Amino acid sequence: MTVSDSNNVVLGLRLSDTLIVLSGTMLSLYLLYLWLLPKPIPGIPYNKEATSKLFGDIESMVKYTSETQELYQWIIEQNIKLKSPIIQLFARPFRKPWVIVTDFQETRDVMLRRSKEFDRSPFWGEVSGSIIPDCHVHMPTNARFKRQRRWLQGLMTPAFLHDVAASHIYDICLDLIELWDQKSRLTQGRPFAAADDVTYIALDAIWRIVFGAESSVSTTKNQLELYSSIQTVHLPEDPNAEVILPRAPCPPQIQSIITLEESGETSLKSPFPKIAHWFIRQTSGYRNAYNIKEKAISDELSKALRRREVVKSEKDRKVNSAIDDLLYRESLLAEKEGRAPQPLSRGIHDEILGLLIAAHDTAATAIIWGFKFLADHPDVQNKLRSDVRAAHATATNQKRLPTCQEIVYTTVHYRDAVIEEIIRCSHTESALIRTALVDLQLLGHHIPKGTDVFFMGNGPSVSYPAFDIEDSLRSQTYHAAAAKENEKIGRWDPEDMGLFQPERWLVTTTQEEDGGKIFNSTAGPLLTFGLGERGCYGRKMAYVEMKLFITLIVWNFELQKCPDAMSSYAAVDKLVHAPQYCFVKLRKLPA
Ligand code: HEM
Repeated sequence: MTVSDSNNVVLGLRLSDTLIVLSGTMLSLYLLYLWLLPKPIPGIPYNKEATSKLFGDIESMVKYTSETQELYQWIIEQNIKLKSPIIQLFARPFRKPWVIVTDFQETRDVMLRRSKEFDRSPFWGEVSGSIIPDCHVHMPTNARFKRQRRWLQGLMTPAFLHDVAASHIYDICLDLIELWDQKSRLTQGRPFAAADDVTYIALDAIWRIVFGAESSVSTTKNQLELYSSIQTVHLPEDPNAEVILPRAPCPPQIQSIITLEESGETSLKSPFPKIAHWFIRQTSGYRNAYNIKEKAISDELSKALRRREVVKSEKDRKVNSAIDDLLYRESLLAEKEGRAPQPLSRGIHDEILGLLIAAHDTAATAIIWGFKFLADHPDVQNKLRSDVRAAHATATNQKRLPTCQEIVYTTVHYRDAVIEEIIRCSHTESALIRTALVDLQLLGHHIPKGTDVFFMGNGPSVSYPAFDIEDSLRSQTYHAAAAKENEKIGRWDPEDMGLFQPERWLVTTTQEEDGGKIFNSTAGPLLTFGLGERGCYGRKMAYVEMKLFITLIVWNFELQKCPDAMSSYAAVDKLVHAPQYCFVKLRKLPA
């Protein structure tokens, strides 16, 4: 063999080696690609085209959410498109699919009876957990969760709700009335944007409930000062055009809470929520808000501790705020556990912030939706006003507002029905997300351990006609309960379930004093607060707040229909499902 022959052999070997390495690499990359492609759970419907894309359904999801700002509507539209109450979506790259369930009966069964198989999903923890890492809302239902919940134990008692929380909310609501009096004067009955007013008012309210009246920081008071110094504003020629009013600066503590909440919106819509939130946390705006919030809560804890020190015994103590009650509960817990109280722990700090966040955006959003529904349904608004005025006859005759206690302790069935219908139609919270703790069966399908299941409160069976589901596909717990349950939840009429119609919550009674109709909370499906042990902890407070706001606003103002361009029901999904358009056009009513 000559030198050139042997060179050729070497070259040949090198070439074939390179080819082998190349084809090996290509094959490995192809196998990796196949391995990374979305893997459907057998038997559960899905969008077929999504399984041939590395990013699954993400492209379609991102396109929809960037066009509309709505995520949850896209989700339930997939169930409707695939014609199934249970589907799967590939919305997180290289991870298990999300399973989506749109059926009230199944959701109720899981939330109330299958807590050994399902628990709080890490989903919200990934979206916004770094804002309140030590708050119970993200925790699985374990001993730590139960222990932290004890700190909040007193806040949903009738004593706290009716005597403490209600009176704070009432006072803050009077601020809103004053603010809207001023705005009506300046706008001369033309429409103006109202979302910020309600958002800040709700934050003022929960701030005062949590920290007490003497720690109140009010955005609304700043607004009032500003407007009382202004005689006129520019009114557009078109009487239907929005009047733009100036805004007073927001106190930094309040703004810090809003900035922290808003950071969750970006990560919610990102396929990589943890990474997205990490980037937000590096911004100076976020860091600044975080530091202001840290100082504000620490200062309030120190004040509350000083208040505790001056009182000699627990029986002399008067609870005027959530923070006082929380510290009292911590002292009880410490005594039970044989340790010194730790009032400045990260857990207590995060529970306080958790309360501010959980209570504020949700209640504000439901109230804003409520004002929209009432403006667009004058018949409902008129009946509500006349029932409320009749129920508070003494206040009506004396030409004064009903007092806080009068509102809280008077049952007005139609008002309860209106509030429940606002909550149902608002979809303020649309998804109850649980993780499968074990391999399990759901609606006849195998769900692997670790799968996130979204139980939707805005879709079929709540707002759209329910899918037909064979009883045999339902769980043993469902059948066992169905056999015993004497209190059944009704079903909505598919013909009108998409409409805002408070009458659906009323049933006929023989009691004449109730006008022949009483409120029935089991008239039909509602999932906006969730259900069961991990359902909304603040539901009772939310009702108190809605009752006070709705009563006082319809007592004082007629909410008139806004021009069509301002009345759209388009929404934006952030930590809540909020309206994109929120304007009011007011007519002041005589007392
Ligand atoms: C209209 C107003 C409100 C709505 C629609 C609402 C809705 C919800 C929903 C859907 C959940 C999750 C339920 C689940 O996953 O099953 C939740 C949880 C929670 N809510 Fe509300 N909420 C409202 C007002 C409030 C208020 C006023 C407070 C506090 C005072 C509050 C405190 C909480 C807490 C602490 C949790 C976490 C419960 C847990 O993890 O076990 N919420 N809320």
